[in-house]
Amino acid sequence: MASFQALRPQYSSLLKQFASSSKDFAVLSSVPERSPPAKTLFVLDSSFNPPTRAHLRIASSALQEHLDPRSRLLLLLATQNADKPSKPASFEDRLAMMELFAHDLRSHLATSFPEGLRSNDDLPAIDICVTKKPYFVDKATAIEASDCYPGALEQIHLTGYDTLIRIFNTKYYPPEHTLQPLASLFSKHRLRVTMRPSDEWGSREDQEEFVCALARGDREAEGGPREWAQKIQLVEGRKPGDPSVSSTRARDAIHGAVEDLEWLVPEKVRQYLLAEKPYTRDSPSTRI
Ligand SMILES: Nc1ncnc2c1ncn2[C@@H]1O[C@H](COP(=O)(O)OP(=O)(O)OP(=O)(O)O)[C@@H](O)[C@H]1O
Ligand SMILES: NC(=O)c1ccc[n+]([C@@H]2O[C@H](COP(=O)(O)O)[C@@H](O)[C@H]2O)c1
Repeated sequence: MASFQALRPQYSSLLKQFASSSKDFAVLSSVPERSPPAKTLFVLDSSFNPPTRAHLRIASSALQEHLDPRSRLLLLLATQNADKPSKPASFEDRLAMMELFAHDLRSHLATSFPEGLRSNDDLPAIDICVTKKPYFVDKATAIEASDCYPGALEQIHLTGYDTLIRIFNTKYYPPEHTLQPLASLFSKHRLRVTMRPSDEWGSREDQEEFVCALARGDREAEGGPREWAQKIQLVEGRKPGDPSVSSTRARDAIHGAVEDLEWLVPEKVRQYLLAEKPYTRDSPSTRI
């Protein structure tokens, strides 16, 4: 692994190449560099601003459920967000933290090897990826259309409940504003959704009801067939009483309670935040 200082210029140059290309999706690096061809693609799309222990839990629980060296995890940074303007840290810092997160995640998975799986070669490989597409349906198409993976592999998109709601919000699909554009996503791919109970997003029961309503056909008038519910797996998030973890909370801790970073972000990401200070640095970053 490159030193912390070397990671930023390395990703800055890769980002510039991507920005000036006509590609909508690219794999910038892989951990490890070489690995066997993939069978299933798990995709964690995020702003990684910064990567947190919630992202670690979302990814590790999915990979542990199907622990298979032919599973591949794509950490996908969207350079355009559907709602939010870009803000610090710079994209190159986030990509550097994504690579460190990949090492943290593989170390975490190695501690939970089942009997018989003993080597790092048995761990899923992780790709550090970028896309210019803000919507999930277009991200999935861009991954399929790239020549980065063999054939059309099934993609399992790992999201939180707040993101599920937004995927099903017709405001994102002009001009008709129906759910029909999602057909290509659900015809080939799946969502694995981590519940995120909160005052804003409702209780666990409210979140389960959202998928039950889809399964009952309540969204068919908007173009969302009931069969899509079978492509959505809802899983438990944090346990009751556990503190809620988010990138916002980690960014706040950097400017105040730095000791909280221990439980908010994985170890190598924490070391990068403390050493490189990506949220206080005042240096130019690559524009996309
Ligand atoms: N604590 C969490 N529980 C469940 N899902 C989460 C959690 N944190 C992040 N996610 C999910 O991970 C994906 C990427 O998250 P994102 O980058 O938006 O993180 P975030 O912590 O919500 O960011 P921010 O605080 O900057 O808004 C989204 O689908 C989001 O729903
Ligand atoms: N309809 C959609 O596909 C849709 C809607 C809102 C956000 N998103 C994406 O979800 C990801 C997470 O978004 P936030 O960083 O706003 O939580 C981003 O890549 C964003 O562009 C997709």
